[in-house]
Amino acid sequence: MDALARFPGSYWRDLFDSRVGRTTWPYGSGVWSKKEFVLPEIDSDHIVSLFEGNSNLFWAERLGREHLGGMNDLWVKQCGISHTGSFKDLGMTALVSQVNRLRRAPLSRPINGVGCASTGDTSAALSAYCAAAGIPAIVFLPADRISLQQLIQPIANGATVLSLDTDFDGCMRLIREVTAELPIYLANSLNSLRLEGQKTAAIEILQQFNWQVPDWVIIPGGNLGNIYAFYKGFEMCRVLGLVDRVPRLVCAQAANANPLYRYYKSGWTDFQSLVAGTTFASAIQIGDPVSIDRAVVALKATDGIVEEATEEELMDATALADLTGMFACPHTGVALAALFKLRDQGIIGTNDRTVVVSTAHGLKFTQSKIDYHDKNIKDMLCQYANPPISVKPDFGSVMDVLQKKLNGKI
Ligand SMILES: Cc1ncc(COP(=O)(O)O)c(C=O)c1O
Ligand SMILES: N[C@@H](CCOP(=O)(O)O)C(=O)O
Repeated sequence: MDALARFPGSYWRDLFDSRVGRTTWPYGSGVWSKKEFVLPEIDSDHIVSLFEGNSNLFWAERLGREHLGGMNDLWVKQCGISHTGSFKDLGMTALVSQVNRLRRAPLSRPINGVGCASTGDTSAALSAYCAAAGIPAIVFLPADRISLQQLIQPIANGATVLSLDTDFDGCMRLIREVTAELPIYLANSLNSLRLEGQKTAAIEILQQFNWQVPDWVIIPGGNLGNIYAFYKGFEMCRVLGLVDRVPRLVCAQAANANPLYRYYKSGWTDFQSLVAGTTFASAIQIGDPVSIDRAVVALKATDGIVEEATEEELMDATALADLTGMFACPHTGVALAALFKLRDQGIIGTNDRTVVVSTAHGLKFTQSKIDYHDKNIKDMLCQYANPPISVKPDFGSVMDVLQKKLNGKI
């Protein structure tokens, strides 16, 4: 930080702005366009990048206006529209690049592979970046708890996939033990290299707002590395003079997997890990988050809030977002449901500039949408379901249905 502080904030803003939209290696990446803030010493030839980042900041105009009491400054940071379909690409380019550097001469460290436990997105990103660099990847997955789309990603990218009959927290414990014994480098967000990459999403938001600071940023939380990464990105820009304040952060959890929410509600006095229950937001089905302490730092420093969302709340929020043109994943639904609650309570105001962080692509979680629109979820009304209409293939039947539809009768 001392070295970076030798230059004024305006120098960094201009430098980062000058790199957007270029293809010059490695600055065409949203992460490496901020190389000096991420891993300043790495040689560009050692970087493993798929030109991640630079994701869309979507103006959720209709969702805000029609469903959130006339909110007019609501934005969704589409971190899931990325190479492997989640924000994990941002951190994985930093981590795998560093491993690549360590394995090569002159350092030539004996690292035989890189490993992680995963609920499906970290494993997909690790496998893709390792495949690009020719580094063996080993992933520990909780059997039958991740989507088919997530499962096929490391398989297709040639990783060693271990499907374990336990939950994510069980996989996490095992990978920590294994990486302590074998020359396998740990790629979970315990490793701060991941957070160095992930923090660039926060810097990117500031840049996309022309270096103006939003009032609120809402982030779905599971293992809790990302909430800290966002804090770090915002705080670094404040300290180095790129902006003059940081936004208030909200961490949103599924009510079925809510150890941080309970801790927050106890006034930060009583943290208890738990066995996470099943949730449609399966990537945050985590009961013993490894970055719990970092999350508390981030929330305290930003006057932050923790909210939770039930299964019905998160699925309804996802469906409403989709009905206004998005294709949100259930984790984004958790963050949106938190926004609905904070609007109802009057905590987030109509004119507050608010960013919801969308963490994965909806196409990775289609089964939950199919179940919702089929109204095939026990004890859930699925009030925004839009099931297909079966029609006989003749002109009369089709006209009949369309007339009823146009007259609002179905
Ligand atoms: C899609 C998605 N959203 C949110 C999260 C939560 O991120 P974190 O574990 O950093 O809290 C994860 C992973 O945990 C994820 O895969
Ligand atoms: N959702 C994550 C869980 C692990 O998180 P990490 O950021 O600590 O690697 C996943 O996709 O595996």
